[in-house]
Amino acid sequence: MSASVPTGLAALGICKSFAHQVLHDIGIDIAPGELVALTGPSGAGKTTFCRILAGLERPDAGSVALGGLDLARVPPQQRRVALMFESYALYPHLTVRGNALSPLQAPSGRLDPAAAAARVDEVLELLEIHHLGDRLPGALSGGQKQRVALARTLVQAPDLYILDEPISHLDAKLRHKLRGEIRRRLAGQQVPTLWSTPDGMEALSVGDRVVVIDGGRVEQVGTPEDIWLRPASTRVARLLGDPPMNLIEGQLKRENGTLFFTRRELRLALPPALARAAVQAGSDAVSLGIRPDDIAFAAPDTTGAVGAEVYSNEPFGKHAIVTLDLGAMLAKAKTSMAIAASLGDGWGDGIGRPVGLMFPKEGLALFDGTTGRALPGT
Ligand SMILES: Nc1ncnc2c1ncn2[C@@H]1O[C@H](COP(=O)(O)OP(=O)(O)OP(=O)(O)O)[C@@H](O)[C@H]1O
Repeated sequence: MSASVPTGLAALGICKSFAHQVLHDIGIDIAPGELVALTGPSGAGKTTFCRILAGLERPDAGSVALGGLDLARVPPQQRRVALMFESYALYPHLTVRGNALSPLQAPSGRLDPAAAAARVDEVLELLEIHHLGDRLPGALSGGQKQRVALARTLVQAPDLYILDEPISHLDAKLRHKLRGEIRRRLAGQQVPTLWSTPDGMEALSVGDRVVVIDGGRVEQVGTPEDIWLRPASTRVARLLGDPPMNLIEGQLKRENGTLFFTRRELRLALPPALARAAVQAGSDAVSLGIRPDDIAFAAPDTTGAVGAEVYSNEPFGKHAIVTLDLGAMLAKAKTSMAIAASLGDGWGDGIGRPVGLMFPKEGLALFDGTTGRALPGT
């Protein structure tokens, strides 16, 4: 276990196979009071990792220690881990209140009835399901059931919280509110928390640190800012942002001392720092990453503008997400890219209209065309 967090969670070298290997050497430390968000696409291995921490699956290799204690021989019910199941696993014969009270009536977490009732009231209020206290799970919506499962987890005072997709079935407004409320509640306790979510932006918004996994391997560990500003691979870049970073495959070419990113007629001179890093990395085949909101519109015939056609336009009030067809330019590549920008007055929906795109000089990212890893120094 890591010497830096002797009292938190330390998972080291976790491997697990079912029909095929789903976790490859996963290591995660979480300090007391720290919230680590685990994110990755569906099937990345998040739930399997959560289940291993809780003792519901046995790893093929690796170790899990909590508060300095190796958990290998500690059965799930003695681990002092509060796990919120992705599948909810509510007791169908108990009411909402009964489900939320259940861990406080179990031998491992028993509280006196008045203290237990007060804690359940507080958590049911927080999750806006207090008025449903007498209902059975069968009479609840999916989002309400999810909040009961969350309540049953948050009432506990464990040594580790594991929240597996705790708010994925709630509407956007409630998700936004509860992200803040749950984070605030957990911050008041000196307990490590793992929050698993397939939503990369949710991970950035709740995590003190974020661990991105894909295909059962750790792609990147860092602060939300690190991960947003410097995604370590195209797999991380694709997971973050709505819409995510545009990725264009192309070649690097040097002409008259300047390094250009090229794809057919598209030629972008790379800023010096990016060019230096690209030369050092020695890759010619690369993917260029451009965040949607770094791209600006211009008249189609503007010098230096890249020609495109508006494919679709989704207005969101202050801004719009515009998908552009760069088919003629990029030929066999993905022929559309989404950029977030306002088309301005007088465009209507703009569909089919030609536009010019000004690509930025700053904020570009370069990834190796074969491995998808960010070029070092970019
Ligand atoms: N008990 C099992 N038997 C066989 N394969 C399994 C088992 N549990 C998980 N898997 C497989 O392991 C892989 C990882 O699954 P896991 O549920 O951990 O992913 P996840 O990242 O949590 O996905 P999601 O976001 O969709 O819940 C998947 O390919 C899944 O089919």
